[in-house]
Amino acid sequence: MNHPEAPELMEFDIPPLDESAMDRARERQDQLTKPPGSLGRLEELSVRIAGMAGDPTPSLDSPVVVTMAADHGVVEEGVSAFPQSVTAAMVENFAHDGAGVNALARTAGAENIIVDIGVAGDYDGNDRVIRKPIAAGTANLANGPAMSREEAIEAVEVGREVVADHAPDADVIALGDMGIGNTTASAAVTAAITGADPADVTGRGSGIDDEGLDRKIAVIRRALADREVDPEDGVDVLRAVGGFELAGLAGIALEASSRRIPVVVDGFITGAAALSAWAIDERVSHYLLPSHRSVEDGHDVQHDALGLEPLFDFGMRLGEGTGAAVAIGIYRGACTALREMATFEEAGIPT
Ligand SMILES: Cc1cc2ncn([C@H]3O[C@H](COP(=O)(O)O)[C@@H](O)[C@H]3O)c2cc1C
Ligand SMILES: O=C(O)c1cccnc1
Repeated sequence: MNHPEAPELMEFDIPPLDESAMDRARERQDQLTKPPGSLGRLEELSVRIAGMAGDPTPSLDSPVVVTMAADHGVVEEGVSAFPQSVTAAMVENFAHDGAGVNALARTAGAENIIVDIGVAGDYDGNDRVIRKPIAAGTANLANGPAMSREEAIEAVEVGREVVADHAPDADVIALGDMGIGNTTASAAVTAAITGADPADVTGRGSGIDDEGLDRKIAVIRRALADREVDPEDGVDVLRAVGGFELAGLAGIALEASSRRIPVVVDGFITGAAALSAWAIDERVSHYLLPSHRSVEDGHDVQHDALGLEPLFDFGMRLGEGTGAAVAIGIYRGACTALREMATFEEAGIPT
């Protein structure tokens, strides 16, 4: 669908993977002091990162986890197990390094950037929080579009700015989210883009009961039936049923890809952001790396659409960037082995 009158997003210039860096990384893997292929998937992952970075021996020394927070008008419908005020309270917790993502980003040696892109409640936040709110939460997507097309574009642009201004030297960026109600928006986005039935991609989020789950599915069905949504226009999907943090995270993925920075997707919510980015510019998929397999229904559907295979299945369902932070250690290990292991020749080991 065309939007001749509608504002347009600036284009992203996303390069293809560097095939020559990948060939050289593959050749080196076969010379390292191990039976060829014996590091299994770590080898293939290191080669892929070489192609993203355009460097046959990439390092992941400057990882960044970006946790974007925003509120969702749809919480009025009783679709979350927790009240909206938890979003602002968790932003305060992030600012004091007390949340799951803070601990796991620290463990990964990653900087953890916190962005308020539309939190409704008050918090103190100190200097840790980058404040770029589009509005005090989205509109209730049960009753109409979550946001205007202008707001969706503005939110994607915030993601672009966060990379340009706060993480230009990152060599890997992990996506993280916070926003009570955002599994409802994420399920709606996933159903809209993949064409899946809402019942197949909607889960319990932070722990809603059976009745709440039925309500959640009904809200998503109604929203998608009421609204004309163009599944091939990621901005339109975000406008209709998205969230500010989903749009901002899509912008981060697109901008990072333009800079050859690998992007680690976290759980179901950042999965919806990655799908939105893909529906804006499918070339982003070259730069996406999976982390865990979320408990949330619909994560598999996202992974299948994006051609990703999760690294681990730990029963995680938190979000914030926690799974992606854990995955950074695995990706760094893959790159360090490629770069720092001795070759057979160097070690004088006969083959
Ligand atoms: C204390 C707390 C911390 C969280 N950190 C992430 N989430 C996760 O749960 C929320 C989505 O679930 P729903 O759609 O059911 O509201 C998001 O904020 C997500 O990041 C949290 C949720 C809670 C309650
Ligand atoms: O997979 C996730 O990201 C997730 C699942 C449930 C609640 N919050 C986040």
